[in-house]
Amino acid sequence: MSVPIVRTVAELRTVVAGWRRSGASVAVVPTMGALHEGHLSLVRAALQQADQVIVTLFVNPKQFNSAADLTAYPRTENQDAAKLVPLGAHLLYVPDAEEMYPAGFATTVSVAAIGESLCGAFRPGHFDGVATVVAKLFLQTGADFAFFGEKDFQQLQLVRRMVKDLDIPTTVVACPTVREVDGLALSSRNVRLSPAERAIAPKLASVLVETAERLARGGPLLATLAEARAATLAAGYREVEYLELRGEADLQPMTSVDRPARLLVAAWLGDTRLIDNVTTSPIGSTN
Ligand SMILES: Nc1ncnc2c1ncn2[C@@H]1O[C@H](COP(=O)(O)OP(=O)(O)OP(=O)(O)O)[C@@H](O)[C@H]1O
Ligand SMILES: CC(C)(CO)[C@@H](O)C(=O)[O-]
Ligand code: BAL
Repeated sequence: MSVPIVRTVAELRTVVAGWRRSGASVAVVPTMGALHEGHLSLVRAALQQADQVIVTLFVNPKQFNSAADLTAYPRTENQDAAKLVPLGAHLLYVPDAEEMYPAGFATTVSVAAIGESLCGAFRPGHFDGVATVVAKLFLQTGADFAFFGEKDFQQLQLVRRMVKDLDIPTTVVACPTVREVDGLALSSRNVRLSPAERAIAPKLASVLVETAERLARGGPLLATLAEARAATLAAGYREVEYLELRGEADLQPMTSVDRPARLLVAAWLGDTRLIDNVTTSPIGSTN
């Protein structure tokens, strides 16, 4: 058994048109491949929701702000296709860069505010690349539903904003972050960690969880965040790009924990940049 693969917009549209003729609903799960349990959880959720599920695999050059990062990104199409078979995904869409960005391609989708801070500030152009390719994937597939992981929380909120602003008729569905037993968020980039780095890596998640608990108990915001940064560095992380509390929906800065918020972090462990986030409860709430 294998999952059918299409590589062009024309082939994709033909398959989707056939599904539509029989009245089927369609979901898309955008990925850059190197599939792990995080991605597979999105595919399972999509299969619960829609009749037909398209997984996309495209390592999008426009969202990489570092040539070295793009070169090092894992490419494992055959293994990815094999992982989708037992799940029952219906189609794997694997365009190449020329198909996605033919000669003369000149359009950029840019989401202000949400796309400019946090990861956007440290990866110039990254979210323009994400928004542009996600808009294209939504238009190419015509999907009713699209599944994204909370691990990339800023990306999720950026896509939600874009869909709203551009009246794209695709419902964005968020899925919780899948973690290793020690708490490390699954990520394709985890394979780059040395054994020593892998042992340190889960500290990022545990610092976030402890910090969220302290803030929910009324800990002072700035001092608590400063201590969380210090704890991350003390664990062996080389640099903390940001560790911030932001409003859950708009990702705007918060001065106190008075509404639902996210604690978000990006930090370098050796040469690997890891991101993570957890939700925080307003002070005085019980969960
Ligand atoms: N641990 C996870 N739990 C849930 N969803 C995840 C997880 N990791 C990635 N995803 C989601 O899978 C989709 C595709 O992500 P992507 O292919 O970039 O994988 P990745 O593991 O995040 O890779 P990298 O971290 O190296 O960018 C995104 O919606 C992303 O949020
Ligand atoms: C959404 C996405 C597939 C767009 O290239 C990518 O940013 C990712 O894998 O999270
Ligand atoms: N998971 C987000 C894609 C990226 O890091 O480029």
